[in-house]
Amino acid sequence: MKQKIAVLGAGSWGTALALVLNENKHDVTLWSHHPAQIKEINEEHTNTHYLSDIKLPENLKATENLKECVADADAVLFVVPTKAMREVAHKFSEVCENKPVIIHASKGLEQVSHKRISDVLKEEITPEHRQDVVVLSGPSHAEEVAVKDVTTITAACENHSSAQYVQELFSNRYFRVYTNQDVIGVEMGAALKNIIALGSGALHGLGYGDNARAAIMTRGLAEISRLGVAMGADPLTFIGLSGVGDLEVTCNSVHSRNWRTGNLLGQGQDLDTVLENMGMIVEGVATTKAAYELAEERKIEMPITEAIYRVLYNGEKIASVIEETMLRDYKSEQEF
Ligand SMILES: NC(=O)c1ccc[n+]([C@@H]2O[C@H](COP(=O)([O-])OP(=O)(O)OC[C@H]3O[C@@H](n4cnc5c(N)ncnc54)[C@H](O)[C@@H]3O)[C@@H](O)[C@H]2O)c1
Ligand SMILES: O=P(O)(O)OC[C@H](O)CO
Repeated sequence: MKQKIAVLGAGSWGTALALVLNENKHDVTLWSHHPAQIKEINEEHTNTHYLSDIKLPENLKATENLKECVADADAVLFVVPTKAMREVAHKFSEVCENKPVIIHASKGLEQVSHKRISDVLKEEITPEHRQDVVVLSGPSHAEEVAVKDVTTITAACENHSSAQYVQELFSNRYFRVYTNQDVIGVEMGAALKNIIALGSGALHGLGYGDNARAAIMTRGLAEISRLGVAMGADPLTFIGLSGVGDLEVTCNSVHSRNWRTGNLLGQGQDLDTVLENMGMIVEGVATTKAAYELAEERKIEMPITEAIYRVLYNGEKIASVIEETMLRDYKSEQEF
């Protein structure tokens, strides 16, 4: 059934997901806080900075008016960077006059509080302004979804019927959505894989080969699972789409902003310059800090996250951090 859907965030991923929803014949409106971008979407039918070479359908509209965008919406999709999530959710709760299903497709942990995004949304949007919160996450580069490459992804919610609602909204011949009830595992896998992608890119930038990439991905997955399980996740989630699937797509692709950032750091560029030139969100940088602090707090061993934290936040040299990580106390692979 045709649904009215507001997409809050008109960056790469918001626009690509709006295209999927538009393809599925839903009534979709993008919300952005950039007037020039709104004009470009509405008049030129492009969003060049975020999705170059993509022609948008003429019926895909953008607006700066949040109240108008969410009025009568059946579902509202939040897809702004994690650092903007609380602010946008708060703005939404001030103008919302109905009770839509809330979906989010962002990947990160809130700074300082270390909260998952669905918890931030639940705190800011009281139950009289929403139905369930559903997480949409998995191996999915916006650039590939926008050209209708085959993609699989997960809709996670404790309430299976809300996950099924989101599955039906998005699924089509090139975009296949699975359901999952492990919200913690899906959100933790999504947030933490960006840290490992930074590391995978850095190894590539330094000239390391396939063995090193396999090492960081495999041992990265071990520490993602360790922290995830300590937070209450089902360990099996990490061998699914939001675990190994998203790790693979982010650690091996030039589309990944996290991988590209790591690669340039490995080549010797400084972080501020890399982030400025990227012009899009690189979630792994902030997530590294949140995950490092969370692991310290909970006494979870995360040597790769710690190594990347020391490079990003203490200015240590990548090569010496790698050597130290390799030479730390030997252990069994079966230790969890
Ligand atoms: N790009 C992808 O392929 C992809 C895929 C899956 C998930 N994600 C996740 O989706 C989230 C968004 O990523 P993206 O790629 O669309 O980022 P992006 O940098 O391409 O776009 C972010 C958008 O959010 C807007 N924004 C930023 N702060 C805002 C604020 N305070 N209020 C309103 N709008 C604000 C920006 O103007 C921009 O339009 C991230 O958490 C990312 O990890 C991205
Ligand atoms: O470009 P990245 O590194 O933010 O990764 C995009 C998606 O999360 C891949 O699934």
